[in-house]
Order: sequence, then structure tokens, then C-alpha cells
Amino acid sequence: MSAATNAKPNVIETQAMSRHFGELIAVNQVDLHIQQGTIYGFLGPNGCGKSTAIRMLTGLLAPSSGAIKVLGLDIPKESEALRQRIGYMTQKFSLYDDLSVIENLDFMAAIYGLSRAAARHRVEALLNEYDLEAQAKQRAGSMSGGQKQRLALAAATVHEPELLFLDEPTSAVDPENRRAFWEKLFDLCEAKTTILVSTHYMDEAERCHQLAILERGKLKTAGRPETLMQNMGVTPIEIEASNLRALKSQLVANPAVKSAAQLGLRLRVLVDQSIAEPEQWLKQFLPPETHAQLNTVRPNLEDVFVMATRGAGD
Ligand SMILES: Nc1ncnc2c1ncn2[C@@H]1O[C@H](COP(=O)(O)OP(=O)(O)OP(=O)(O)O)[C@@H](O)[C@H]1O
Repeated sequence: MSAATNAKPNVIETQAMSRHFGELIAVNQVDLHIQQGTIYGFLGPNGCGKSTAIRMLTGLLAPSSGAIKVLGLDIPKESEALRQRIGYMTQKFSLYDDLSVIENLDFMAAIYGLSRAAARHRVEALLNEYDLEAQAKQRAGSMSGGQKQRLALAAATVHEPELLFLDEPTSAVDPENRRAFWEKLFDLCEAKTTILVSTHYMDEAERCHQLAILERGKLKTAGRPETLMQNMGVTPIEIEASNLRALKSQLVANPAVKSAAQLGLRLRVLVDQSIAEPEQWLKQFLPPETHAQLNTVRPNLEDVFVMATRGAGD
């Protein structure tokens, strides 16, 4: 079979999607092509436009300009038809604190029009899947952060949506619960759900199949995390030496040094790939007699982020 016949359709397509709030351009000419079955990440700092982009893609907010197609529907024109086919989990816990877990899920099932019998089966399955059976009768407001997050994900998937939008879903939970949450996302992905997830955590972004880096409303770069890391045009080198602060000041003044950031006892330096032997090249900046240790290290997404958002003033 040729690669072309294997290609999955895009579930999200945007051209120059933009949204202004008065003078502010929250989302600026963003083009997206998101393939069915992927976990696609929006990575960027607070205020870069992730939530605004997601709200436009769900049909909740009209774009100021640009074209949006989601699951083949014209958005915002056909938002009503989209609603049944997507799930949306917002940053804040948006369920009812005063209702029990089971009541919240029943309520969501009713909103999505499941019959009573179908709702009973689905809610039972969700309680089991999201490990909430013991809390079924507990008020949602009294649950832990991790439990609330599991409930929110269960509620967002009650109608088995084809496409799931998760807006910084793990910002309020500890690392262990975040890991467990991501396991659930991969289960959903295996069951053919496409997932768009926004985050400002690099480790979380690295788990995505595809990634877009956003800054001040603009899409700076997009692709597979590994590809982005390979193509960033710099070699990361870590230096262990004394007096790293002075060394850093000296290095960042050189145009071939794209970034230098201290990590504990090491200085992580991004050297332009035009420098053929970067370790050797860096040694010229070390004072004589310095016992320094230099290591070329594996690129990470933070390096990609730094490179993608350099010259942010444009
Ligand atoms: N309804 C609104 N009215 C005015 N400005 C808004 C509105 N919604 C968002 N903004 C502004 O648009 C910019 C992008 O916000 P957005 O919430 O999309 O960013 P974000 O990347 O999701 O960050 P956060 O995680 O903090 O929500 C911000 O400057 C924000 O203040």
C-alpha cells in the first residue's frame, strides 16, 4: 500500500486563523493541519493565545478573520453540528462541586442526549475506566485535584467524542497524577480519539506526537518533537566550570552563542551549527588553567522553545 493511501485525513485545518480583542492580537494568522489520531500539543507561555485558539476551534468564539474547518465542518457556521462530536476540558474545574461524581456524569450524559439505559452503561464504564468507583457518591467539590481531573476527563468523554480539546488540563496536579493522566490520553488515542492539548510544560509537550509552539499569538514552529529538536540549528553543550555567571555573560555576547542558561552547576549553551567543533571552539572562552568539563548533550524541547521564540520583539 502506498503512503498516500495510508494518510489519515486532517481533522483540523485552519488558514490564517486570527482573533483580535480591541488592539490586542491574541491569535495571529495561525495555519494548522492536524491529522486524525494524533495527540497534538500547543506549547507556549501564559497569554500566548492557546485558550483563544482552542475556543475558536471548538466554535465557542468567532475568529476575527481566517478559515477554520474541524471534522469537515465550517466553523463557526456549523458549530452546532460540531458540539456533539467534540469534548472540551477547560483549565478550571467546570463541573458541579455540589453534585456527586455519578450525578455529574449523569448530567453530562443527559446534556449529550444519551438514553437512560445508554447513560447507565456509559457512566458505569467511565467510573471503572477512570478509577472513580470508590468516589461515585462523593461530592465533586470534596475530591482531590487528581480525582477532579479524572472526573473532568471522564465528563468530557461521556459521549465518546472523535476529537478532544484539553486546555492546560494538568496545571493543577502533581507529577504522579500528570503521568497517570497522560496514560489515559494514550488510551483514548489508541481508541481513535484525536486530542489537542495545550500546555506550558516541556515534558508534557515532548509526549505529543506533533507540536506547535505559540508565542504572542503567532505559530513559531510546528512538527514532531524529535524533528523540531533535530532541526533547530544549534548544538547544545553543557559546561561544568567555576565562575559560570561570568562565563555566561562573556558567551552570550558572541553571535554564535544563541543562548546560555545555568542549570545548577552546569551552563547549557546553544552553539550555532555553523561552528564545526563547538566544544573545541568554546574552550577559547575559558580562562587558562580552568578545570572545565564540556559535554555535547541531547537537544531538548526547551532548546527548541528558546530557538523558536528568539527575536520575540518582531
Ligand atoms: N475575552 C477577552 N477579552 C480581552 N482579551 C482577551 C480575552 N481573552 C483572552 N484575551 C487576551 O488574549 C491573550 C491570549 O490569551 P489566552 O487566554 O488565549 O492565552 P493562553 O495562552 O491560553 O494563556 P493562559 O494559559 O494564561 O490562558 C492574552 O493577552 C489575554 O489577556
